[in-house]
Amino acid sequence: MQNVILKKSNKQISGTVNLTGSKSECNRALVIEALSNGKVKVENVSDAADAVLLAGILRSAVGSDQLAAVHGPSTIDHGPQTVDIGPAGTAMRFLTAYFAIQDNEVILTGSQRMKERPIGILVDALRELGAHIDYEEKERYPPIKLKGSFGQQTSKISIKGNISSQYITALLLIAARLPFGLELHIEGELTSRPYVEMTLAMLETAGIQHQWLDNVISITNQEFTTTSIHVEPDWSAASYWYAIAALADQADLFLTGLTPYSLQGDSVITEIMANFGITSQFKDGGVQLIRENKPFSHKIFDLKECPDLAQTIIVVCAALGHEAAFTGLETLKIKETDRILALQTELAKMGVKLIENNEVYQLDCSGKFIPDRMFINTYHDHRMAMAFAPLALIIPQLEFENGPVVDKSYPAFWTDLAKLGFEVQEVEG
Ligand SMILES: O=C(O)C1=C[C@@H](OP(=O)(O)O)[C@@H](O)[C@H](O)C1
Ligand SMILES: C=C(OP(=O)(O)O)C(=O)O
Repeated sequence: MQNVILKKSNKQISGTVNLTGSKSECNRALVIEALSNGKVKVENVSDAADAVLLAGILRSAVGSDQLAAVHGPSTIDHGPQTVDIGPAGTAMRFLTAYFAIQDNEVILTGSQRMKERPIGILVDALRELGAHIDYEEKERYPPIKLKGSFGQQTSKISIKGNISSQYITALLLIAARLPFGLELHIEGELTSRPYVEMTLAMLETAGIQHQWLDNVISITNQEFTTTSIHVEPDWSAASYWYAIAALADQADLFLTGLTPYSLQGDSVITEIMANFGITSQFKDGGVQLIRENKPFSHKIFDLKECPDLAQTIIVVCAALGHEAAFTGLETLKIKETDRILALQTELAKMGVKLIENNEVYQLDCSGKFIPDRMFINTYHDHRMAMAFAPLALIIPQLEFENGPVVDKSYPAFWTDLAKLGFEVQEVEG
């Protein structure tokens, strides 16, 4: 395994970054493409390993030569059909719904961590709709066997909204393909709401209409229209450049392809980072980040709608000694790792605490110190590596466990850092 040593000899950053396509948008576009019988095409397929893997699996499943030409290699083993989705949580959830309505039998499995990420809520919903699904190992967790022969039993189902919006998106993506459509009642609070809005907006681009009244989303059985879906650059990936700008003394960064009209909820990073003195100027072809010396102005961040930004923002606050509080972090415990525990463990290496009290997480920087070197464990979580990388602007030497972990969503992360003046060295781990 390769580790990465990261250094930055000064605190200035300037240059242009071309970010890859959004993992979230691309995953949705690929499922829509696969369900559309060749009518919908995806443009600007993301380089994110999770999206490349999903593209390969769907290409094999659909068996379309056209898709084969566009996307990466197949990962389906054509004996007993076992599909290994590795660490890709969104893809796991989307494929569960996708395969639930196909005729063939498929075993869907993933990495060790994937086997600890719950799927029971989605399986319950799909079973109620008429799917035949078994658990292969532990009840309510992958791997699962999808046995085909879907026969719709009902169109009205209820689903808990506060565990993962990915279950809801998975159901919405297949809704128009269900003979009687779908009337989805969301119980309780809806977490990660912008991701559901993104799903509905992308379905609309593909010709699928919906109705969303109070907590009920309805989609009738409908045909996709012939169209293409263009995947925007990834705003979650952009957040690491905002963090770098926030920790620099001088920053002049241009991120290409981003617009203020994104489907991605993580574009809220522009507003959040305004609290740290980073101004976003949208121009033709991208966004310019400018560092202004303004006092820090925010004390509580609610991140329920943008959970993937949590690590970025918490690490920036810790680095700057801002004792902010954070809410809406409940879902972080079931992501690539328990991100709360991972943050607490790694921030402790610079004397910073993240303390929970009644679902409010408070940073305590009273014991903060700047070590000469810091080793960052990454827990198979791309965002642990990328969120801690900006610390190279204040800590002389960082070493990251498992550099390629970033491939999951942003494979060019280390090379982009090198292009913009960071010293990046691969070493044996
Ligand atoms: O639908 C999506 O593309 C995603 C939804 C979010 O998950 P939750 O809904 O589980 O919070 C987010 O964390 C994940 O990275 C991508
Ligand atoms: C949570 C994430 O991904 P997934 O759930 O798709 O594994 C993420 O990218 O931060």
